[in-house]
Amino acid sequence: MLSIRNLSKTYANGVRAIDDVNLEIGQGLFGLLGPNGAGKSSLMRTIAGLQAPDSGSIHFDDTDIVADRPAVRRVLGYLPQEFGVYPRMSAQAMLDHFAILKGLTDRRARKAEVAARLEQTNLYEVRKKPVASFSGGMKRRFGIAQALLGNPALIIVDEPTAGLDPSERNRFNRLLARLGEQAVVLLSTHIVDDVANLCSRMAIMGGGRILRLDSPQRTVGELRGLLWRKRATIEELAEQERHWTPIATKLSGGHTWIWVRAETKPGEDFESVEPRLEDAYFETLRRHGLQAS
Ligand SMILES: Nc1ncnc2c1ncn2[C@@H]1O[C@H](COP(=O)(O)OP(=O)(O)OP(=O)(O)O)[C@@H](O)[C@H]1O
Repeated sequence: MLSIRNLSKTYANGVRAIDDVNLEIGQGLFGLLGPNGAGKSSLMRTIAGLQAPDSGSIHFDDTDIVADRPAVRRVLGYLPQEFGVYPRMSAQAMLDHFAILKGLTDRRARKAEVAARLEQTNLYEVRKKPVASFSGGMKRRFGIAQALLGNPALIIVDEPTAGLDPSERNRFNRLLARLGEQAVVLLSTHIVDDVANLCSRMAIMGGGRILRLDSPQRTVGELRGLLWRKRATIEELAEQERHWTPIATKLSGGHTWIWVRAETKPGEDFESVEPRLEDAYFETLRRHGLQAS
C-alpha cells in the first residue's frame, strides 16, 4: 500500500506543483488524470525520490520513502515521461547496464533477469538491435523492461502511451494490466479511455490538488441522467454559451455539439446522453475553473 499524506511541493519559481495531496493506493492500477501542468509528473517524481517534498509523508507499506531513499530504489520501478537512450547500445546491453545500476551484481542472475524482462515486454527477438533504432512503441516497452528490473512492488509510469499507434497502445496496456495483478501501479495519462479501461481507482488532479478520488465507474455514474447535448453552429456557440455553462463543446459526425449538465432537460432541442469518463473529467475540471488540455 502506498500512502501519501499532506504532501506539498513549491518550486523555486513559486509554482505550488503539489498542494496538500492525500492518497492511499493499493495493489492494481491507479490512474492519475489531469491537464498539462496539473502536477502529475511532480507527484510521480516526488514518490520516486527524485525530488524532496516541502512537507508531508510518503510511505510504502512500513517504509518511509521520503526519509529512506535507498529503500525506494529497492521497491520502485519508474518509467519517466522523457526516457533517453544511448544511440548505439543494444537493448540487451543497455538493460544489463541498468541492471548493474539497480544493484544486480551477480552476473548469472543478472543475465537471467535481463532475458526475462526482454521476454516479458516482447523484445527478446530484437535484443541485439540498438534501442535508438526502435519504434516509439518498442522504446516504451523497453522503458517498462527497464522499470521492471528487480521485480518492483511499486511501479510508476508517466504518460506511457503518448504518441503510440492504437495497436501499440493496446499491447502496452495489456502489459500494464498484467503488472497490476502483482504490484501497485501508478499510471499518469492524458488518455481518459486508458484510465476507464485499465484502472479500478483513479484521481483527477488540477492545480496541484486532488480534485476527485474514486473509481472510474462511480465517477461516471454521478453524471448519469444529468448530461445533455445540443447541436449548434459555430455562430450559435457563443450565444448558447451565454445561456448554459457547457461542460464541453465537441465535434461529432462533422457537427459541433454543446454538452451541458442539468437536473432536467434544459431545452426542447437538447437530447440526453450516456456519460463517459471523459465527460466526468471535463465536468470536474470545469467545476474547479480549470480546462482540459
Ligand atoms: N523543475 C521545475 N521548476 C519549476 N516549475 C516546475 C518544475 N517542474 C514543473 N514545474 C511547474 O509545476 C507545475 C506542474 O508541472 P508537472 O510537470 O508536474 O505537471 P503535469 O501534470 O505532469 O503536466 P504534463 O501533463 O504537462 O506533464 C507546472 O506549472 C510546471 O510548469
